[in-house]
Amino acid sequence: MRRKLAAGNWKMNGTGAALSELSALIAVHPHPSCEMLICPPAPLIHRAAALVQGSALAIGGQDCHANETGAHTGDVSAAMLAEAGATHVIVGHSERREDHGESDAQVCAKAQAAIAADLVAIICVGESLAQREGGQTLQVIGAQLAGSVPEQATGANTVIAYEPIWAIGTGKVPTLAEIAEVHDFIRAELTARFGAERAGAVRLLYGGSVKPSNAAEIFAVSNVDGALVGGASLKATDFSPIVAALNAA
Ligand SMILES: O=C[C@H](O)COP(=O)(O)O
Repeated sequence: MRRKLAAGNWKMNGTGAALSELSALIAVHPHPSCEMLICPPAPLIHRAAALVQGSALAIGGQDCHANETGAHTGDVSAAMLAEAGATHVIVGHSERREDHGESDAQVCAKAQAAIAADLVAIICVGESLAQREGGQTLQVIGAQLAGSVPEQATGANTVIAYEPIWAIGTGKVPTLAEIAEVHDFIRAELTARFGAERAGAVRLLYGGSVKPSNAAEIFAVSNVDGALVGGASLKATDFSPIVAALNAA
């Protein structure tokens, strides 16, 4: 049985004052039936992890370098995130793939580094609007999965997040049938590669304009094990009903 995961990605938002949102979240959901995760900007991870210690809320990073150490100005290693208190890290988010030209191979190397540092790698995949309109969605997702998911992936160390790029921060959401089609496809691809038991343990998150108003219907979709939420994770008052919907799913 896969444990559901409500994950929030603050992206480049939030200063120390925003940490009060974590306290509010813990207060509303002291013992959720799903896992709760917030990925704040890197400078806040240590403080955030100290604040949530002993609670049901976990803290993650938004990216890591593939190497353990070295001359990589501005980058952060997976081990550094873990030492700061992170338990998860997002890799291959479309904003990283686009802003930093990250390839599937680089995303795969980052996921391997995360797993080696005992972090759960949340590997993002997703098609652009042009790719969807061109009927290439499953082909694109299949190639991203093949290139970005490392051989050692298991349900314990890897989560896959499906985020259609055109749905991120736009208020546009695929139909439930479209979400189901991609999530079922991802499950099938993982099953073909890793076998049913191993693939069946990997959680699949949907991301892209998840809000309190649409969370429940998305969580009822086949093979949706939770969400990776951007904008609506910044405020506890928005993220909390999403957690509640997942708890109830
Ligand atoms: O990582 C989160 C996603 O990019 C979704 O962002 P959004 O919920 O603001 O659309």
